[in-house]
Amino acid sequence: MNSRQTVVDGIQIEDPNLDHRPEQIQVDHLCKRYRANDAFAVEDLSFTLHKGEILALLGPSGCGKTTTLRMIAGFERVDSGRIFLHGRDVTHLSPQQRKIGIVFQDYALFPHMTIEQNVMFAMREVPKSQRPKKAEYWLDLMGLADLKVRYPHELSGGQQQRVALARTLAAEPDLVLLDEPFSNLDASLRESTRNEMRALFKRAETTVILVTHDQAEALTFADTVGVMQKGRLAQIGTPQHVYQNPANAFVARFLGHTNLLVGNADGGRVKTPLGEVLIADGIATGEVKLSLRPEDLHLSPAPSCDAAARIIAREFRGHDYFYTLEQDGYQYCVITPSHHCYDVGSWVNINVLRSGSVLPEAG
Ligand SMILES: Nc1ncnc2c1ncn2[C@@H]1O[C@H](COP(=O)(O)OP(=O)(O)OP(=O)(O)O)[C@@H](O)[C@H]1O
Repeated sequence: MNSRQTVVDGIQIEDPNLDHRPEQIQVDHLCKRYRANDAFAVEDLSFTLHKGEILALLGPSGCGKTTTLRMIAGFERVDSGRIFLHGRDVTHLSPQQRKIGIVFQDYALFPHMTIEQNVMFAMREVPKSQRPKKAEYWLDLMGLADLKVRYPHELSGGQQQRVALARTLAAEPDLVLLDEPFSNLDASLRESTRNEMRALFKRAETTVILVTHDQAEALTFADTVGVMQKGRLAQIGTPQHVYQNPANAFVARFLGHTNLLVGNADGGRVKTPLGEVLIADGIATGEVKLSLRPEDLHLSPAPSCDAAARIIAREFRGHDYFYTLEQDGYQYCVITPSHHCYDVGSWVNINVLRSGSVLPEAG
């Protein structure tokens, strides 16, 4: 366990209270139901973020991500629970009183204003004479200084995205909320814009909450990932921890392909259909479920079909192969480097490369 991890109800979680940076936002037992008889859109949601930390709220459609963001921004009334910014209770303050910046999916730039005017628009509290200089600072930081006299429709999607961000940061918010900000960009632009934005946020020590349903985006962009399931936070922690030690089967599956093996635990090891597997994080007894990622398994040629797995599908993905295999009625998925090539229909042995993570609950 690293210094930020703790155990609650048997679940290993990252404990933000062990982080000594000042608290920027604290969300405390937040609940929201749109109508009296509806299920909770958000239920008992709590987390703390420190200055400069980037949180990604991740989950499938309808799990409550946008509702959470809108309550934090002040656009949605909170049924119960509290939101603190810098220790100040902002739960019932208007959006204008919160000093929160938001970047929407569609950037929401003013089409009739130049890039510079768009950025200066955010500086209503800055004396007029200082605005051009400040705008230049933010545009320069975003690599947009040469484009300041253009209009939004004269920029690429990625450039518009950066203008939207410059405008948000120019208002010097205490917290930036990003609602699926990369979804309008094509795949390669999305990756580069994401990397640039992360570097900018880190340089400016900006505290950020990103909402996304894209697991790769959450894992690469954020310092902390919160996986939401039916309005609740199923797990929160570093991307590595949540990926490798999912709290339940839902989290394991939502963060990518996984093999869920049921086995019999006896202390530090579990008997599974793939042989004995060591438990990564403690001991267990009785029936348990282990999560093993496809890259945790390795294939080797089998001399015969006895006790071997058969390859039923193979997907070439450039730098690796993604195999689907069947053994004794169970299906498995395995990723191997692309120089490890086996034909569909061939027999192989599946070897477990690393210890597995026991799921604390079924999920
Ligand atoms: N204005 C509304 N009135 C009634 N129900 C709503 C309203 N907005 C959202 N909901 C419901 O609240 C739940 C959570 O919705 P929310 O938009 O927060 O989910 P989400 O995770 O952001 O989904 P998506 O990824 O599709 O945007 C859903 O069941 C949704 O139908």
